[in-house]
Amino acid sequence: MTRRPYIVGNWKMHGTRAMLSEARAIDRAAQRHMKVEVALAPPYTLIHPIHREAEQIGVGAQDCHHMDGGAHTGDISAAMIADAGAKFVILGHSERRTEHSEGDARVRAKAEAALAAGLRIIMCCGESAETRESGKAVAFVKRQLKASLPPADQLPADIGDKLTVAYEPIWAIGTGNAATTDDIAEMHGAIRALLVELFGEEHGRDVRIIYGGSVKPENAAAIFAVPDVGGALVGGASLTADSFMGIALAASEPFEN
Ligand SMILES: O=C(CO)COP(=O)(O)O
Repeated sequence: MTRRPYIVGNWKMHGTRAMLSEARAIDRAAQRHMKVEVALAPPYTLIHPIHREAEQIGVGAQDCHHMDGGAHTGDISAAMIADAGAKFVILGHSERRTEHSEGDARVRAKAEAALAAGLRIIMCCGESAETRESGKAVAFVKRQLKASLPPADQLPADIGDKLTVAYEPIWAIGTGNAATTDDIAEMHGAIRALLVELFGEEHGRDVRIIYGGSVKPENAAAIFAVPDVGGALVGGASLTADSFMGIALAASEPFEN
C-alpha cells in the first residue's frame, strides 16, 4: 500500500495560545490537500485546544515519559497526552537525546509505553556532523534506529499505521542547510532495507520514512521526489500556515497531476 505523504510540524518550544490562529489556518488549508496527511506536534499546553478545534489535521506530542505514572515531577505520560487528544508522539528527537541524555534504551521504552497507550509513533534518528564527516553516517543511523525501536513481536500488526521513521541529520536541523537529495536517497534506502530486515517485506515497506532538517517550501518538492521519502518533519517552517502549507502543497502536487 502506498500511504499518503505525511507532513508533520514540530513546533518545539514555540507557541502560546496566540498561535492557535495559525493552527486554525493550517487546519483550514489542510482541507484542500486531502491527498496529504497533515499533523502538528505543538507544546503540551496546546494539544487539547488544537485537538478540540481541528477537523482535518492530526495532533500529537513531542515526547512522553516511559512510565505510566508516579513520582516524576515535571513529566507527562503517554496516557496523559492521549487523554489531551494526541494521536501520535515524536520520540528520540536529537534535541531530547542531547538535552535530556536520552539513550536508545530509554527511547525504546518510551515507544513501548506510547504504543501501549494507543498512540502512533514518529521515531527519529540522525547522525552528527562529525559522524557524517567520518563516513559512518549510515552505519550509525541503522544501529541507532534498530536499538530505539521495539522488537517486531511487540509491534502491532498494523505497523505501517503505527510507526513512522523520521531521518533528521543533526547538522541539518535549524541551519538552513538541508541534506542533499543524494544523501537523503542513500540514507532512506538504508533505513528501508533495515525496516524490511526487521519487519519483513510487506510491513517494512509499509512504514513511511520522512525527512527532517531545514525543509522549506523552496526545497520541499525536490526532497519529496527522492525515492523512499514519505513526507517531512518540519521545525521552523511549520510555525506559520503559509510556509507549512507551502510544503504540504509541494507534497500533494505530484499526486494531483
Ligand atoms: O528538528 C526538526 C523537526 O523535528 C527540523 O527542524 P527545522 O525544520 O527547523 O530544521
